Amino acid sequence: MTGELFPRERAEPGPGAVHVPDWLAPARQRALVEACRAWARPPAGLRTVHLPGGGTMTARQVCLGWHWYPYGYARTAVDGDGAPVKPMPAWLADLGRTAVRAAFPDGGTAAYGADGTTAYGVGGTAHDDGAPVPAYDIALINFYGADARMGMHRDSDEQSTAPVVSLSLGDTCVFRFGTTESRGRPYTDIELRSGDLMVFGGPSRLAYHGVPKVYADTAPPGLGLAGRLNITLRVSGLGG
Ligand SMILES: O=C(O)CCC(=O)C(=O)O
Ligand SMILES: [Fe+2]
Repeated sequence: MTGELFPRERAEPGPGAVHVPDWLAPARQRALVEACRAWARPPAGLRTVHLPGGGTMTARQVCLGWHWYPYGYARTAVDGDGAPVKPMPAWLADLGRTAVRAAFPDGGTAAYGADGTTAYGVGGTAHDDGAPVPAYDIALINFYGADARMGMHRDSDEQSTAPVVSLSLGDTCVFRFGTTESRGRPYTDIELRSGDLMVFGGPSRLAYHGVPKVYADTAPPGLGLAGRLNITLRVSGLGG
């Protein structure tokens, strides 16, 4: 965002949880929005998610790599049109790895699996410097209109303990980051703006989080997006 009096600071709302403001350059944001538009098209496109309790999620969603449904993963849109899930592009998996490195420049235990044993989780490949890096094989793309929200939840349907990578595009939102213990307080409210990166791994991998508020009409004018898009990258640990 322009006109900022002070640059927004990187923040750590929990151990192993990092907010990196303005991580994506405007051109990269535009390219991601375009990619999301293509992914949203059928087959296996944007859908409304119905919860087992009878409710519906107000953010609509499309998946890449593995299709998430409440509460598991499939290779087809089992709660949508039944079509095969779109593939996870290698460049998007790479962006996930790059994001983890940006969030944890020194590596360290915060970047490692919550169990402290598998660096970045299973499926990683050794990088140039020998550090294992995660193989991101899931993308969830959430679209939020002005009244959409996401309740407090944990990302717990994966077998891997690799960090979750979350990219924000479009309207600003309040991202609520809590503890692994409960949906309630204590929590930290963070403003996520277009281009921001949020990564949570290590002891915070299973922390409760949610989106209580989206601020309408706050997207950067040049982005060409009304509403908010969130791209969440995860490592399934489910194997081929
Ligand atoms: O929209 C966001 O920032 C969070 C999305 C999320 O938590 C999820 O998809 O599991
Ligand atoms: Fe989540």
